[in-house]
Amino acid sequence: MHADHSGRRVARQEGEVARNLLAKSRQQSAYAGREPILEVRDLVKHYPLTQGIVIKKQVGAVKAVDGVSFDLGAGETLGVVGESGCGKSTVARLLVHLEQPTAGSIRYKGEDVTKLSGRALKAVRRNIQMVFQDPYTSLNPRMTVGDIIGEPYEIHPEVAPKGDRRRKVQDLLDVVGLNPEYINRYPHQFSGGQRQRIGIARGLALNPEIIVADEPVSALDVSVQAQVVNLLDRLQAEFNLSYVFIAHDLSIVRHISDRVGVMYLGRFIEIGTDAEIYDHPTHPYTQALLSAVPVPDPAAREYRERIILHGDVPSPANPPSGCRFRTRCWKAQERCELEVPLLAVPAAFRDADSPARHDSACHFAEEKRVVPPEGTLEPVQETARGDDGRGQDAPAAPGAPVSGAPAPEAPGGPEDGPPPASGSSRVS
Ligand SMILES: Nc1ncnc2c1ncn2[C@@H]1O[C@H](COP(=O)(O)OP(=O)(O)OP(=O)(O)O)[C@@H](O)[C@H]1O
Repeated sequence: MHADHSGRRVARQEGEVARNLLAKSRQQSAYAGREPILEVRDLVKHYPLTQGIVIKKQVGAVKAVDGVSFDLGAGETLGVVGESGCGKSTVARLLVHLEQPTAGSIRYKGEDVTKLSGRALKAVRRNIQMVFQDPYTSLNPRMTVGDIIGEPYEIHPEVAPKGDRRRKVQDLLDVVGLNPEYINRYPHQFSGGQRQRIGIARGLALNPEIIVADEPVSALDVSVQAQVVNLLDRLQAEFNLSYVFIAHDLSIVRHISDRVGVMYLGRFIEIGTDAEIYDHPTHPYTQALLSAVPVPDPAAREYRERIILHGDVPSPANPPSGCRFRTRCWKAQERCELEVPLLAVPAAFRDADSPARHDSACHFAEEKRVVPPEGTLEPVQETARGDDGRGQDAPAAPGAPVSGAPAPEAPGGPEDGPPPASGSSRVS
């Protein structure tokens, strides 16, 4: 009887938490002022681990993504951060349907993409495009820029009839800040930043509504990172794009994102607006990540508390029971081993009117500010610009400060705008 009661109580609490979670995610989408364009629920991707050469036997699974849920509003940017191997790229590949999930749903404008096939799937895939990390390997060196950018039209000829394609590709080159006359050049004739612009132009070719950008600036020099980030910012405003922006660099993610999700071992462990996550983190893992952000200004260092995490990230083939972070967490108690913490507003903050009131999967969530407040640091200036002012990613000017933060393009360049906050930090 007693067990029955407590079981019902737990079920009621879980129902309440789930409602809370839904209300919160709606509120977060409302933050972007729009209905969600993408609703991801309980997304799972397990890669089987097999033994044997002739007869393969499954002996386990790499739980690359293990229950990821989020909404993406129209015109909104969701940043995704986390250590190497936590499942960010797998989420990206699932979103653009390069891989089929083991379980879960991805609803695009209400329709579950994972259940679609044939023409219906093709139509949806057109609207969710990807920009890849490495502009050196993601562009075919034997194809001209015109062929690379125009390739998607072979699969979707309805977007650009054959006679119209050259003009469309030239328009796209212009939109991303490259000279339309470069249409017959090959990728090796461009710098890294310019190649990433080509990758972005290809991503835009089919007029998508959502761009999944997997580490789009990680392979670039810091001196050109901000130019590409500012280009993405401008394109978002121009075409009302929604972004899922995956990056190691916490300061770049903050600059571009409306909301930020922090991943650990295949799950989101904290999600909220950029101010909630950076200025009011409540999960110990987020606090540890943020505490590693370098603070160049000695005066601002007093705001920062270094949290050193001990031990390695456990294997995703055999994640810890309960809270996956508990093996490296200084707050871990028995409860953390026994009970999986839900990603929801922690009980301590449910009634609070505070930015700490956001989703955090920790039994002992506590607000802790670990980085200096935005604006206390001087943005690093850099004056590099190209020879023709059309997105030519020039090397940094001699003596220009390039350490730490990505630098903005010189005024008057194609992507003027504020630089990402200084204090670049890689999380892996
Ligand atoms: N095709 C695959 N088969 C087996 N395991 C895989 C496969 N792809 C990814 N994994 C594993 O899934 C886990 C998550 O990988 P993923 O590339 O998504 O992480 P990530 O956070 O993007 O890391 P990084 O930042 O280094 O790219 C890793 O342990 C990885 O080894």
